[in-house]
Amino acid sequence: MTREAPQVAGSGLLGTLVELRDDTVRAYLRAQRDHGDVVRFPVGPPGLRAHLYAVFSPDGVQQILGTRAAGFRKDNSVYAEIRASIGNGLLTSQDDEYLFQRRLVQPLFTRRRVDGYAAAIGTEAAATADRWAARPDATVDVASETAEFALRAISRILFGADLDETVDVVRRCFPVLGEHVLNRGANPLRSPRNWPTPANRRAAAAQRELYAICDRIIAERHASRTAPEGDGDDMMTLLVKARDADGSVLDAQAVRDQVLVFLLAGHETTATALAFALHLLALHPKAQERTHTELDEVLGGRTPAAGDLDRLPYVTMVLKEALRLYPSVAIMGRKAVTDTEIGGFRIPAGADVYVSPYVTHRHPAYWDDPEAFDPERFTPQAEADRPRYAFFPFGGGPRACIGQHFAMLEATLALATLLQRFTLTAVDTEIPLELGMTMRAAGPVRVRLTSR
Ligand code: HEM
Repeated sequence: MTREAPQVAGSGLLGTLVELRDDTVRAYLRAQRDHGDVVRFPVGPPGLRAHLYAVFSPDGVQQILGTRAAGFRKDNSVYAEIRASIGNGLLTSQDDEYLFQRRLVQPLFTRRRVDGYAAAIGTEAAATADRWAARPDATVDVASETAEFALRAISRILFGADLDETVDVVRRCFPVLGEHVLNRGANPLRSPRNWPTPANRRAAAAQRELYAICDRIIAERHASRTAPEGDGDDMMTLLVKARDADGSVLDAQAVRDQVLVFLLAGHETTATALAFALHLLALHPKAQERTHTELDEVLGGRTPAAGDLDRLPYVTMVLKEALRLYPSVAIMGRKAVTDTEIGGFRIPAGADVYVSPYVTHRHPAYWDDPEAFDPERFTPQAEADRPRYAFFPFGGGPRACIGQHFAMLEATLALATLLQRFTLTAVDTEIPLELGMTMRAAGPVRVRLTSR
């Protein structure tokens, strides 16, 4: 029998709007603890009130992202704002347009191709380590350091020789667009985008600057499209040369849409995972010692390469545990296409439905002592004993992250390079979080360095 999902109590005036706006993941955690795995949040004033649904059980998540994905679309207001800000690339497109894009983009993310990006990642990881070694006070903020590293790494891979110029533009323009997407996506009373409000004008200027630099580089790559594909091609060139079976290609705007999606989806997410892995190792000397031992035994002081990934199982376990506790994509939203049910609870057509790695990764039915850092949770045996969707930092089903191997390679190479050279001690122990486009540290995450 299908029942109404339990409703989270809110104020008569705005429902749970304020709680969700102030700290979404805390509100979700409380709701799971008090009401169970499918809950309903009343949002907005009476008369305009909507109900958001959140689903926390691995089985429910599997249905929404995986087995019944066609019934849960990327149709909510945040996706609409992302489309308006940076175009309709792989993260937001749907239906035939999505399938076409995915066919053309997938070859850029095969294991072989991604392993080919290792040299660019290694260059930036080594530069980061050198910068750290020159720090006079031997203390670094790993949040800002990893953000810089990940932005430079993805930009080097995307833009090749045009790296420095693009990094500067992205560093200035992306935060403006991100903030605009969030403010508008969460505001049901937003004004039209073409009204000349200060926020709209700032965002439009940032978009123009970002589009202009991408369009210029794309035009240059188009001019050299006839050159045979080489292993040294940057990702922009690969996108320009990509061809479907019937010969169709991505036009200039579609290439720009993908490039901007890779920047959006690919740098803050990886930076946060890496920052928290470093922070957690700094807090847990035994786990750090084990990481050092593995690195010394496997690498013996040489530069890590793509082929080392499978030989560094403990580093992988540490990264997964960091992604469990601090999943950079803390919530994902969909819209229910038809009246349906999850876990015996009714979900009406048109409802916004959310899943949250942050909450499911702490679900007491699947994780003992969920707040404790313990990489042993990710031995092959322990992983096999859990339902597939108890851990889903990269989403799942047909819209799973295309950059998963890319991100794990990047984080592993960086972690290995940095830990080969330094021992870390935590300076900041409690790290407040903020939920922007991704979940990240709200302030610095300082770590003291000792050279090894
Ligand atoms: C630790 C790092 C990363 C995390 C935690 C992460 C997480 C995710 C998640 C959860 C999704 C699914 C979103 C949804 O279903 O609503 C996703 C999709 C996506 N990610 Fe990642 N991601 C990471 C790194 C990357 C990188 C490095 C790239 C590219 C260079 C990338 C590109 C994408 C793209 C294009 C999609 C959309 C895929 C599709 O719908 O076909 N991500 N990511």
